[in-house]
Amino acid sequence: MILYAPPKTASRLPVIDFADAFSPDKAKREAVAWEIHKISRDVGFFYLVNHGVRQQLVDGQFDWTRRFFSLPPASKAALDMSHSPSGYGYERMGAQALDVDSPADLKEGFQFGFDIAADHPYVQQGSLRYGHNLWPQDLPGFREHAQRYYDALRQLSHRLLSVIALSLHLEEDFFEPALRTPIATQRLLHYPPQPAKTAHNQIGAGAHTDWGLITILAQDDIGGLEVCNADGDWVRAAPIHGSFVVNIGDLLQRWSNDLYHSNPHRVLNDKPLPRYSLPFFQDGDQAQIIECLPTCCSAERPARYAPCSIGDYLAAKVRETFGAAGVAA
Ligand SMILES: O=C(O)CCC(=O)C(=O)O
Ligand SMILES: [Fe+2]
Repeated sequence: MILYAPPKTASRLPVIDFADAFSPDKAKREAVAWEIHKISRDVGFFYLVNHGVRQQLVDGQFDWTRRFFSLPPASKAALDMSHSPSGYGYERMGAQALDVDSPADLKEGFQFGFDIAADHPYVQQGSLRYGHNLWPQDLPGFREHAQRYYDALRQLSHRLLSVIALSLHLEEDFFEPALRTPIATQRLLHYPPQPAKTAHNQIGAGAHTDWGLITILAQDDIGGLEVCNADGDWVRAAPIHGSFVVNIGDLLQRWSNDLYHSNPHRVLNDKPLPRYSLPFFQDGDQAQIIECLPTCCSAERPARYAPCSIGDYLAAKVRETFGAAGVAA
């Protein structure tokens, strides 16, 4: 359990202008990579602007998200994630405790992933987070929009990881093989206002690190996301219209031999209004082995972790935070 202590107000997260990441000029792409390198070794979180995703698409996804959470409880319950062998679908209020020793999170969610053929071996094996998306039947148009949003975010995650490869002195396409058949999950989250009285240390999302490679988060204008910086101080990630908040996840920290940081964050909605957010998690192919990157280990800095597969790492995290509720037996 990480006890809640209020954030400092003075500091704020850095902003990365991503326009030059799309430049044909490699020197310009390298300049963006260097900024990302510095931040990733420190707080591991940044706002991303000029990222190429149309604002209309993001706004539309928030509209569909509000409509989804306004569905009658029975419609949402019919999509409960326990019905999907992949753990996709509806996450009821209190289903997850992201900070494992704390009370359940005060949020409800909906998650879906990569649209993969039903006869793909990963789906046939019942692998976590492959196939078995559940879609609401009583919201025509929801699925089509969600998939357009997902495609845009997936593309952006590829571009980000190509710049991150550059930032680690790797070929720009280094991560591509790990992204072809990915565990890439879009969550839609709803946080009601924090009640006046809750269980000890119960908030919207308990302090946690993200598990995958990178997370790309759209948040509405309510605020509530708080990030722990390298000094151990909590900093508010106040909403910046038109930006995404991007952060490094555990698997990239591990792959980079702790050079890059996957830092804790949490959510507390202290406004009297509901908060919605849309985190996209790019976690990579379940079969990919995470083993110290060639540019991140040396005689002075030997590999700190035993090799492990992405699939095994994520399955352990799902078990820890959802208990048996996250995946069909
Ligand atoms: O809702 C947010 O702002 C953050 C959510 C989050 O950290 C997560 O789902 O991992
Ligand atoms: Fe998170």
